[in-house]
Amino acid sequence: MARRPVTLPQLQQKKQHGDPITMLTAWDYLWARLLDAAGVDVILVGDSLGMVALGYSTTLPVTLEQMIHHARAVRRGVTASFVVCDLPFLSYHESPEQALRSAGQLVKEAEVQAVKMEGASPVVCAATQRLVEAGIPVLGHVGLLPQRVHQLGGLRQQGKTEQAAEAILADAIALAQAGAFALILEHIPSELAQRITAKLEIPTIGIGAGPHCDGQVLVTADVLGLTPQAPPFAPVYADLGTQAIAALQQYCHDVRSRIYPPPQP
Ligand SMILES: Nc1nc(=O)c2c([nH]1)NC[C@@H]1CN(c3ccc(C(=O)N[C@@H](CCC(=O)O)C(=O)O)cc3)CN21
Ligand SMILES: CC(C)C(=O)C(=O)O
Ligand SMILES: [Mg+2]
Repeated sequence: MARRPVTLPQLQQKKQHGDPITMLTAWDYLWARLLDAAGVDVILVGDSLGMVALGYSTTLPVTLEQMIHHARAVRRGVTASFVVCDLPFLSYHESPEQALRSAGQLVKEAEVQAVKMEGASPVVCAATQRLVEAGIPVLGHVGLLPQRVHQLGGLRQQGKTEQAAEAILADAIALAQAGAFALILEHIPSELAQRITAKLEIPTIGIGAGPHCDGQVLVTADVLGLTPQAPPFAPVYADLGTQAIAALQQYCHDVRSRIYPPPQP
């Protein structure tokens, strides 16, 4: 039977019911269809597609136009999952108005249901408020912020000192107050994720943030063994990379030895 579309209130109720939210990334029609068929609650068109699908070494080169192109493809493959799209680097940092224009393009042209911005700087909090005012749900994101990789000097775990942990907790509270409907907690100690999750009424969705979050997100290509440099916290549920290479080698062998194609009937 066809799954009913997942709605934002349903996602938020999952926290009250102690029912974990499932979230994975997709970057095109093919992967969106697979995730939707698997019953994933939320599909994130993450700017990690810059690294996973486009081969950049960071998420920084990804443009709003590229995100729109990928989000449109994802949307065509989804029947029930809730679709969220990352706003890419510098598409929301200038002002709340710029954020509204960028998010508005994603909602109008790609029909995504919500957008995500990294961090809780004054402009991001103001942008969150502005978008929510306009009716665009915002997913916040604290902890490791890959769009700040050069400032951070790498993609290491954040919030390890008490001072750094307090700052991330304050960021989380600020985004909740600004109206974010949920928060991504990326690569932070599990005790900190537990504190944030207990403190907030909105759901937390962890990636490398331990078991106490209200949901979990991972990059699909990592989970399926398709990425050369997956983060240390990503489990491999199936080694599809190895299987795909073996199948493709078999095809090449069959063509070269004239096993494929067989004679026509
Ligand atoms: N394929 C993929 N999976 C992801 O989960 C992911 C992306 N790409 N791109 C965007 C961000 C970046 N993420 C990452 C990527 C690598 C590490 C990682 O390897 N961390 C190491 C240290 C690396 C360093 O020092 O620079 C660690 O031990 O924490 C962590 C998070 C999570 N996100
Ligand atoms: C890792 C997740 C949260 C993300 O932002 C992305 O895939 O871009
Ligand atoms: Mg991202």
